[in-house]
Amino acid sequence: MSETVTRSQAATRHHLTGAAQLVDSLAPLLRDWLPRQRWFAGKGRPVTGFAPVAVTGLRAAAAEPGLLHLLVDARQPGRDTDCYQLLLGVRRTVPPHLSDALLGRPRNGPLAGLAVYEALHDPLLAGHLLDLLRTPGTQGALSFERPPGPAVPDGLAPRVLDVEQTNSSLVYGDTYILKLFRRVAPGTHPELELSRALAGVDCPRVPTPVAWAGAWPPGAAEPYVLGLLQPFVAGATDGWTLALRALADGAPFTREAAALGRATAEVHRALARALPTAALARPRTKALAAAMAERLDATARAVPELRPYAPALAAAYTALRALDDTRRTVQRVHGDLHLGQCLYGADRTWHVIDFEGEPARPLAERRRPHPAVRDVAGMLRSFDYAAYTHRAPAWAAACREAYCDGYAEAAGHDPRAEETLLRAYETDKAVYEVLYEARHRPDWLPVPMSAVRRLAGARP
Ligand SMILES: Nc1ncnc2c1ncn2[C@@H]1O[C@H](COP(=O)(O)OP(=O)(O)O)[C@@H](O)[C@H]1O
Ligand SMILES: O=P(O)(O)O[C@H]1O[C@H](CO)[C@@H](O[C@H]2O[C@H](CO)[C@@H](O)[C@H](O)[C@H]2O)[C@H](O)[C@H]1O
Repeated sequence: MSETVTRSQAATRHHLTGAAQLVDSLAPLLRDWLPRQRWFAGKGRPVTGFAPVAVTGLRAAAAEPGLLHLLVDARQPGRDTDCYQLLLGVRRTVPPHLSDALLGRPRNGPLAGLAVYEALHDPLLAGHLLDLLRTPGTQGALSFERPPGPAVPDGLAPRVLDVEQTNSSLVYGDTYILKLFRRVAPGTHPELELSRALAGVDCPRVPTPVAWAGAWPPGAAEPYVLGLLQPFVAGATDGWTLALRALADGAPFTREAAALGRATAEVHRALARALPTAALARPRTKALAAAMAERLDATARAVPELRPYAPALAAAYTALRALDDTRRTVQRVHGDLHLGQCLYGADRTWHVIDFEGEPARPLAERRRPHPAVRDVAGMLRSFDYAAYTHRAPAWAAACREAYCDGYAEAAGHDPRAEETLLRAYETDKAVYEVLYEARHRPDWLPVPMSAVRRLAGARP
């Protein structure tokens, strides 16, 4: 037994030494390329070092192209280390259609002189990834899993989804979509957890995963979820695009908003069937209010524009702290519901996607139960966002009412009746958005700031 342990420890050490050399040789390329990616979470600070978490050759370099899977820690001053998932192609020469995907050629190490590029843009390697997902198995620290069900066909043409996203997605033949998480951490991932749980209670609003990938690197206390494959909603347009189109045409959006309210309520009912719920008693409201107040303080420290409004915003959390109503419940929720997460399909119904929660928060925090009204607040904020672009507050107000009407019809209770909760969650969401925009899209900061002024009772 002890010999086995010693041998496996030696093998792990050997593997990590090789992995460290490889990552060291890639570091100059990554230092330049990583911060330019949309999904890079540590914008504005330099990357000072990389360390391997797991390195897996998914296809030998000699196979031309080779496919390398990396989980790599990126160190940045003043920020906890983030682990990123990278898929790198390796070729002697890069064909013209992949030239934009090139990271560069390492000067030394095992890949010295070879071209290293973002593998997702290479149809051959994207096809290889689908093959791995189609057949359950393991490779190094990585595992590929499938629930029982019909086989996923092979040979589906891949394309990288060209949208602003937190992660990266590949569409296969307009039949499936593979979402690869970029910033990863060990632990249960809410998106896989919730979409699988919903599959068990028959909720056609949410696509059911047909395969997923994970990793259990040596030394990790828990496995990492790396990505999931799910059916592609055919002919879909997202709610954000539809809302902006309606605004540009001077058209109302209340019918769509009401249908979205009904869809949200259906998803909430299904989540409450699938996973435990609990009473919203005093200790919980106090804890929720305390967490919101803490987020407000942290955001006010990071974003000076928010500071003058912080005391008035905090009043919403004081009211929440005093709430004690055991008739109300907490349950698992979407956690980052907005118009962009709702797809209106060719089947003329709304589908809800992206159950990963607010990507900046730790996994455990994203999995906490909340009153369902939290998602309602997220969507109400989204109507405000859309209307801001067209200076159309009346349009937003009409959508917000229609959405709540639709929700009330399908849920059997009106979210507007939960005034204290709704106000606290809308405030918390606006505060989250202030930080999100300040970090990712500073030009958009005025959008949540206008809500902050309204919620703080100041003149707009
Ligand atoms: N099941 C699906 N069917 C069709 N399109 C999808 C599906 N899932 C995601 N998409 C598209 O991919 C985009 C990004 O997906 P999302 O899960 O929101 O990723 P991220 O969390 O990285 O923002 C969506 O805005 C949508 O356009
Ligand atoms: O990338 P995700 O979709 O997981 O969510 C993050 O990015 C969103 C922006 O892309 C951000 O949403 C905010 O902007 C939207 C308009 O672009 C608006 O509809 C939302 O209401 C607003 O919150 C989201 O907060 C963030 O987590």
